[in-house]
Amino acid sequence: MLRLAIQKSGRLSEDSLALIRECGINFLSTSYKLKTEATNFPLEILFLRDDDIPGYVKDGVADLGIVGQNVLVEAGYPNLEVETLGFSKCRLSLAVPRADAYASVESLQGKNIATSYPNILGRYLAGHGVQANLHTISGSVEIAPSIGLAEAICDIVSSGSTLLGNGLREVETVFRSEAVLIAQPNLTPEQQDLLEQLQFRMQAVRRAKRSKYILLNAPISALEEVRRLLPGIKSPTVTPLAEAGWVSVQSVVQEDEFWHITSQLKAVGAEGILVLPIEKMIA
Ligand SMILES: Nc1ncnc2c1ncn2[C@@H]1O[C@H](COP(=O)(O)OP(=O)(O)OP(=O)(O)O)[C@@H](O)[C@H]1O
Ligand SMILES: O=P(O)(O)OC[C@H]1O[C@H](OP(=O)(O)OP(=O)(O)O)[C@H](O)[C@@H]1O
Ligand SMILES: [Mg+2]
Repeated sequence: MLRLAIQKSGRLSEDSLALIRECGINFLSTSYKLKTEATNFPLEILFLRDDDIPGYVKDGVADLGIVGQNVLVEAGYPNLEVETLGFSKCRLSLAVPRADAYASVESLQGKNIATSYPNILGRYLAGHGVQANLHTISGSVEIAPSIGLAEAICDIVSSGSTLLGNGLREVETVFRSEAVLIAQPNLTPEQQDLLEQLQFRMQAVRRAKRSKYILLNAPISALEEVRRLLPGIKSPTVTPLAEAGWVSVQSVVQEDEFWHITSQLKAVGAEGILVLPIEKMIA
């Protein structure tokens, strides 16, 4: 049996639950029950505050956890990370009031900075030879300059709208973060085996999300060009069409290259291009 700790409610919750379900693991979840057991995989799920997850996993109270790298590194346990998960991407940034002059990180020397991440920020500033007074607060950090608590802040930024709404300007990126799977260091061999099964499924889900299945028709004369554009996993499937001189080609394409490749496919004579989502992808 493995115990997995995930965030009870917040920015990580929905994607963590979705990932577990996409791995084919079924469980009942209700907002008032803080522990549940999967029905078709030896997994127990604990619903916790995200700040508590690294410590629980380090102590082996939970075997696995899903948490942001920002919280993991701040807690001092970066070595627990076993897999990046590709969601809850954000950055920890320094920001100052929009009207204030800012030349470089050195201009923060001796200033008051409010943050929930004193360890990550302290290391960053020390790396730049800057000494500042860090005020640790646990939330609503962006309010600090406007109430006279600090001249600058360091907090999570994603779209930047919270900074904008509070009259602040992002000046330095201190740390980049995404959700990660973490594991306690003393898993039994049986638990290690279950973790590997889980990672295998998570990787298949992630790979599938980045890829699309593509089908198209092309004149045989364009086949070499189409093969070059769509190499697929091993090579594309090519089947003849009823109409002489034409083939149907099926392959896999990376989502971020899709539009670029499609325009080249059209240029070499491809027609009737269909693109389908892939649910799982095993290499
Ligand atoms: N705006 C955002 N965009 C993307 N990811 C974010 C954003 N804000 C936070 N995150 C990520 O999600 C994690 C959880 O954020 P959330 O705001 O839910 O935390 P919290 O308020 O501390 O929750 P808890 O109540 O569990 O302590 C953060 O540590 C960070 O990794
Ligand atoms: O750059 P943005 O897209 O505006 O996102 C950044 C904000 O998101 C997070 O807060 P959240 O909304 O999760 O609220 P919280 O303070 O309750 O954690 C974070 O603490 C920032 O305040
Ligand atoms: Mg928290």
